[in-house]
Amino acid sequence: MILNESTAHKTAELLLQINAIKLNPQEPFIWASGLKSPIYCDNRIILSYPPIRNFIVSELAKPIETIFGKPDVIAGVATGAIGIGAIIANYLGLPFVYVRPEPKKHGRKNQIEGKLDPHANVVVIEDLISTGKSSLNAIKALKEEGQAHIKGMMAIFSYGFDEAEARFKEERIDVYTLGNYDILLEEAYKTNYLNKEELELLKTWRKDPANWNL
Ligand SMILES: O=P(O)(O)OC[C@H]1O[C@H](OP(=O)(O)OP(=O)(O)O)[C@H](O)[C@@H]1O
Ligand SMILES: O=C(O)c1cc(=O)[nH]c(=O)[nH]1
Repeated sequence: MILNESTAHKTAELLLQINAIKLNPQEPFIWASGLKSPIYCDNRIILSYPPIRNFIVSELAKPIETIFGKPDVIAGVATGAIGIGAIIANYLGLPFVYVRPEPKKHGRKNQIEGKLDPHANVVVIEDLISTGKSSLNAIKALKEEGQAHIKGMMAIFSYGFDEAEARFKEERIDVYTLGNYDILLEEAYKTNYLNKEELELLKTWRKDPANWNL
């Protein structure tokens, strides 16, 4: 669920402004899930633009306490949400940990990096949700290895796939995002980043990404 409509439009406008939205229907991007996609939203680029980074950080950080209550710890999903998550934790004056996709193979072999006391109340930060598997993998580690209570999750952007929403619902994780796919397309078309043909292609892809371009 988006936090609010006008922030979602502003987020889309900013992502387009910094060229975080990449299109390549001819040579589709391979996503973390293995899905092939004509579009890629690279939220990591936000870190390179201080004013935009500040906007994203404050819009994600400000509602956390109202929505979830005051967390003990902010957790970022590695690697995409380490940077932004740490800045959000700093904004809120809270401790920060990050969660690797799997335990490190050497050293201390941690999956969760940083200090996480058992039974801590944690809000998870994710940069982007496609299938939701990366976020839920991190949440599983926080709950099982970290014995954390997950208060909820905030993300910059979600494609809003039904399968992701169903997964979060099943795990009873409340998720809020700044932006979403429909508003991004609206903004991209309005600002001529997309022409009519590209807009239609992206809408078609979104209906059945697994079978697109086979
Ligand atoms: O919802 P999902 O289908 O799991 O996809 C979203 C994930 O994909 C990206 O991470 P990626 O694995 O590409 O690695 P990175 O964060 O290290 O860049 C992104 O940062 C999310 O964590
Ligand atoms: O699913 C992914 O891997 C993914 C999609 C996307 O648009 N951006 C991103 O960083 N990851």
